Amino acid sequence: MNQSADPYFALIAPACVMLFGLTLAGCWWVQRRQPGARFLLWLAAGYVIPAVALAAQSLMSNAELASAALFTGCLYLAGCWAQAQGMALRLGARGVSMAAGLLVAAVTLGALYYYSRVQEDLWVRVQCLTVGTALQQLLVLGTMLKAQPAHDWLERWVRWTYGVNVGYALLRPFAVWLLPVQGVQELTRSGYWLLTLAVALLIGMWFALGLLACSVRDVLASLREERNRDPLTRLLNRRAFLESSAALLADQRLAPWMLVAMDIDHFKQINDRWGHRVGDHVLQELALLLPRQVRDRDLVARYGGEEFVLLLSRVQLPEAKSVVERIRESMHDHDFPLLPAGVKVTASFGIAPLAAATQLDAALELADALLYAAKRDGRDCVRTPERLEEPRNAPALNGI
Ligand SMILES: Nc1nc2c(ncn2[C@@H]2O[C@H](COP(=O)(O)OP(=O)(O)OP(=O)(O)O)[C@@H](O)[C@H]2O)c(=O)[nH]1
Repeated sequence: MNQSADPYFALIAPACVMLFGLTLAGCWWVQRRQPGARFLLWLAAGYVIPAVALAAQSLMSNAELASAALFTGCLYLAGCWAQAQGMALRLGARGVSMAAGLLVAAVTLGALYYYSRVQEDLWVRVQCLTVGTALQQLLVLGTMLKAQPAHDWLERWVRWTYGVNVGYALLRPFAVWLLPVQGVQELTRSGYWLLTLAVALLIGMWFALGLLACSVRDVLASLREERNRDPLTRLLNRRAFLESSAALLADQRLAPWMLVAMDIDHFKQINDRWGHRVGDHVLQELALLLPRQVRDRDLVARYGGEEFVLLLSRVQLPEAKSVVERIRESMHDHDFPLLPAGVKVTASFGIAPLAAATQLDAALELADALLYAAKRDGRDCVRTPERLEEPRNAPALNGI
């Protein structure tokens, strides 16, 4: 309410609320291609829309507040519904009930109409609007109760603050009712009233801060993910493989390690014969198949076009060889849905041992050399430094 001597001073609070909203909108813009980022837009609307109403009200006289009550009421109710919708989407639900939101809005706007046009009473209007907006926010309660437990303290912070925000909005009318003041003029000038208002704003800001912290964390995580993952297969890319292997190779408890280089045989023929889309599909199928054949801590990466590398921890050469044989056999057994029945995709492998991070480059070179030895020896086979595998002549591409 505009009780300030300087009306522009009263714009500080709406400006802060607007800033939070715009920052959330900025977070949405950065993450807009990520699935499920839409909740940020709803939460941004949950701040921007009420900020407009708060700014308008901050500059109005009591008479103007009455004539604009329905308009500002609509903005607050829509903003709080948007906040509940954003929270619901954030928790993985499909959203909150539009019908329930409209019902709460209709009842609240009806009361606002009555107490602004029929029997003018600013005091009752404020209380009705506070309860109406709290009820809008409460629409997400069911989703919150059913949601998975929060996985970190930031998530807990956001959920708890949202709950406190709604709880306080429901309690505030009762707290204000207990005031021993007569008339709205006296009330809105009292320190107690300003305190209840300031606490509401602080809780709202606290919640927004938690949301922003979560959003920044999510943006950083998705940027890291984008930087580290091959977009087609979602496996680690070459850069992430080198970074992750440096971390893994620093832990001597995981020694010894085996580096496996793998290259699909005659992949060009797959592209040439059935098109790039089928070639991509083969790469994606292999990206699902490979991690299933190794342990969780082992690394699997797409190193180049049709070349993959694996870093196996705590294995000796014979065990590594049986893991790779298992991969080779699983490829034989695998039916690629987009390839004609009976067409098999094979690959050639080179395995190089390594005992420390400093040997990574040399191991990559050795594994690559062994892989090309396997190609020369007829493909669809595994080569190790001891040449455990005898040469054999595999067909160009089984079934073609
Ligand atoms: N579909 C698809 N093809 C790719 C991708 N990256 C690389 N390729 C293709 O992979 C093929 C690799 O061909 P080559 O290097 O001749 O190897 P190859 O046909 O597998 O033959 P060998 O390795 O000797 O068995 C090329 O035709 C590339 O265009 C990709 O992301 N998707």
